[in-house]
Amino acid sequence: MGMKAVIVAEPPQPVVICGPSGVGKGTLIGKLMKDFPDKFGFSVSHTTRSPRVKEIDGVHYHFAARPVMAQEIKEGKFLESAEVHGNLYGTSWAAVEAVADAGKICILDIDVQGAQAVRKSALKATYIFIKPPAPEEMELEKRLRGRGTETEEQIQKRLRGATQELERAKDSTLFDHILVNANLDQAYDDLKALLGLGSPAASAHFNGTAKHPVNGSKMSSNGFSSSENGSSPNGHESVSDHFKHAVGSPRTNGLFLNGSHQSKSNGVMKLSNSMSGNYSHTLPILTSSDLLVGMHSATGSPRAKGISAS
Ligand SMILES: Nc1ncnc2c1ncn2[C@@H]1O[C@H](COP(=O)(O)OP(=O)(O)OP(=O)(O)O)[C@@H](O)[C@H]1O
Ligand SMILES: Nc1nc2c(ncn2[C@@H]2O[C@H](COP(=O)(O)O)[C@@H](O)[C@H]2O)c(=O)[nH]1
Repeated sequence: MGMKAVIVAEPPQPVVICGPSGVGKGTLIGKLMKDFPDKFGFSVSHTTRSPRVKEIDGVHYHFAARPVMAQEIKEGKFLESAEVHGNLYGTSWAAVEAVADAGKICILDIDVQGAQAVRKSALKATYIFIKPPAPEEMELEKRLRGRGTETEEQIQKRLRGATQELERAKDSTLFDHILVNANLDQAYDDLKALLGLGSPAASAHFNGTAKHPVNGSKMSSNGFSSSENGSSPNGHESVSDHFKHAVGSPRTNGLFLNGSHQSKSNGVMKLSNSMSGNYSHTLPILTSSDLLVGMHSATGSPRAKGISAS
């Protein structure tokens, strides 16, 4: 009898959520985490900025001293890192692996520089840019002031950064989807639709059986213009396309890298003889350091517990 590899259901790949400061990324992600705690896991970033009043170390961020984080970046513990609004921010390999190991879809809330770096990395992901409604800068300013977490100087810095981010996001090769957060409930519904949650049409979309993104939502694929008028885009690559199975050489436990996915059991990957049910091949598991030159497998970070809606 011939050998047959066991088909293992693969978790959908990570979702990178970007957008200018104050657009509502954290609010939308918080809602997603609250409503779907078993489905999504938040990638807890590191940052050198000070914690806000309700922020908890290890839950919202890993708050780090700059010299320590800079050293860890040099050591290759980060998938990406960037200077944002005067502070260091970064996604550790450990943060993403923790979510993948828990069998959840990893959500990354990172800036455009981070998204560009992840695009260039071995991690395969889906990229969503959240945009404010027009007039964009005025709306962001209103929201940032309303949030009340930044000083006047910091608000001005973030608004300058926002203008740059909105410009950079026009690079249509970077984002798979653009979503306008005008009305929060509508934007949340749109986000859920993009992620294949909710209506049967959306599920079909998620499963790759629908040809186009869900109708009626204010989102677009790979472009700004169609997101402005709220029309539904047609014919573009959708999240479901990105969530299709990946094959190829494995990198690390449960993580999708470009052209790879791996599941691990006791340190060996198993192929099964379909007739006997016995495992007849065992392959050693390769880690990030095995396959990514200059990258080291990061350890020791606490597991993401999701974030609470703020
Ligand atoms: N659709 C909306 N309409 C009005 N206010 C909103 C909307 N969405 C979010 N907000 C509010 O805007 C403020 C900023 O939201 P949030 O903190 O989620 O932004 P963010 O994109 O995560 O910002 P940052 O990148 O600075 O962390 C919050 O006070 C939030 O309640
Ligand atoms: N490149 C990265 N950007 C990150 C990361 N974590 C958060 N961010 C972005 O920073 C700004 C500011 O965030 P705030 O919490 O201080 O308001 C925002 O755009 C985030 O998306 C990261 O790990 N890498």
